[in-house]
Amino acid sequence: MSAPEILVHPNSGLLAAGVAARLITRLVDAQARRGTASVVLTGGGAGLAALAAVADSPARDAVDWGRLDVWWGDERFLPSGHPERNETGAREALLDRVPVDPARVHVMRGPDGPDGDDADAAAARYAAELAAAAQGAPSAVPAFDVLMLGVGPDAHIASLFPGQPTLREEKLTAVGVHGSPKPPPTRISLTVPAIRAAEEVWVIASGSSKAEAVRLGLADADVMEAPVAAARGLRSTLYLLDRDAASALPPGSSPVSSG
Ligand SMILES: O=C(O)[C@H](O)[C@@H](O)[C@H](O)[C@H](O)COP(=O)(O)O
Repeated sequence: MSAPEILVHPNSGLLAAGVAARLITRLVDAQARRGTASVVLTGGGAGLAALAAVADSPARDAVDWGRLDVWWGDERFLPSGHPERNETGAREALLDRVPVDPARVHVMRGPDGPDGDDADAAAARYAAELAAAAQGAPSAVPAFDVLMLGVGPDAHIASLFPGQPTLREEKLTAVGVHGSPKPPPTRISLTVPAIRAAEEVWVIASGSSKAEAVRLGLADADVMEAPVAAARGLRSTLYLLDRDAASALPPGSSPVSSG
C-alpha cells in the first residue's frame, strides 16, 4: 500500500481544475499504455466539481472517451434519473457532455432495476459485473486506474460510515448499505478491499468542515472511527485538498502546495 501524498490548492475552484487536469493526464497515459482506462467516480460536491472541470477543459478531447470504463464507488439507492443519485450528478457534470460508450458506464442499479427494492441483490449484481471485468484478478475487481473519493465531515468515504459493519467486509466487493446516517438511508457501496485494489486512490476534499476527517485519514486513525483511513491505493494515494480542508494536517505532514 502506498503512503499518502498531500497536494494543497489555494481554493475549491483551483482544486477542481487541478483534479481535472490530473485526471485527464492519467486517463490519457493509461490509454497510451493499454488502449483503455478506468475510473471510479464519487458523489459529493468536490468530486462533481472536478468532473465539471474536466468537461470544461479543452484538454478533455485528448481522452478517448469511448475507451473508458466508468464505475462508481457508491450510489444512493434511488431510481434512475433521480436528482439525488450520484449517477445523475456525474451525467450532468461530465458523462452527458463527452462521447462515452454507454456499455462501459457501469451504474449501480436502483429500486427501478432488475432487483427491485433489494439493495443487497443490486450490490451483488454490481459485484458480479466487477468480477466479470476483473479478468481473473484475485481482488475480483478491475485494476482501476483512478478511484476518486469524497470524504464526509464524519470521515466516511463512498457509503462506508463510521461504526458500520460494512467496514469489516473482507470478501464482498460491493455491499448494500442500510441505515446510512447521511440520507438517503439505503445505498450501495464498494467495500474497503475493492477500494484498496485500485492503482491510484484520490481523496478529494474542500472546506474546513473536512479538515478533521483529513487529519484522521492521514494519521492512520482506526478505520471503524474514520473510514477515510482505509483509503489507500496500490501504487499511489493522493489527498487533493483546498487550503481549508488542509488546515489541520497532522504534525510531520509534507504537503505540496500549488498556486
Ligand atoms: O453519496 C455520497 O454522499 C457520496 O459519495 C459521499 O461519500 C460524498 O462523497 C461525501 O459525503 C462528500 O460529499 P460532499 O463533497 O458533498 O461533502
